[in-house]
Amino acid sequence: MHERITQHFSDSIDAKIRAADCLPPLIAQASEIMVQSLLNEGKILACGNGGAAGDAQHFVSELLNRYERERPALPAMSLCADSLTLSSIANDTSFHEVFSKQIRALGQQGDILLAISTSGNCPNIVQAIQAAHDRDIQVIALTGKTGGDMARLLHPEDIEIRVPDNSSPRIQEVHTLVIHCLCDLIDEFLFSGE
Ligand SMILES: O=C(CO)[C@@H](O)[C@H](O)[C@H](O)[C@H](O)COP(=O)(O)O
Ligand SMILES: [Zn+2]
Repeated sequence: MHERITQHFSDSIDAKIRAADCLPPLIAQASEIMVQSLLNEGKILACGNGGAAGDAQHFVSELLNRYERERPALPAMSLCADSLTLSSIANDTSFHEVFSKQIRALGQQGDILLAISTSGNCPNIVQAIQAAHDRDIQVIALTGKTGGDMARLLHPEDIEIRVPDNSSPRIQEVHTLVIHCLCDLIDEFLFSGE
């Protein structure tokens, strides 16, 4: 048991070390795009399934409330948090549309969609990206593995932050770190003088 646990720790550390070699420029670019959107009255919409839904919600709550420092609230919405809306869209139409329908209702040109998936292959995230593109909403995709369908769908102005790993839990552990980097960079850009 002890050996298994130690292995998880060391795999997680390795995943982060590999990610640190390739992801920093992409994370920096993503944070700049988010800051520009926020400065232009845009908002961040975030979605994912399972653990990625938790990551989406985690990021949104850090923008709405705070990350490490006290500062004004920032506009962000999780598309995975409203069980009534999610269940009614899934029940009446299809689970594939649970995010895209919310984006069509709430998304506005200049907003940003943060779409999170370790496989890149969730049909509801794929449809969310299509809905975002229809609304001129830039996409920041947190993925892993091969990037899947999401990677193929992204436009040149979108950003894919793909964790170089094949294990969903290890990818998620890096996604959490990426989210915290984004929070830190956004706060630094917007509030470092305060
Ligand atoms: O947290 C985990 C696995 O670590 C699971 O809940 C996992 O997020 C779910 O199976 C998701 O449905 C997988 O979706 P995705 O990452 O492939 O988009
Ligand atoms: Zn998980």
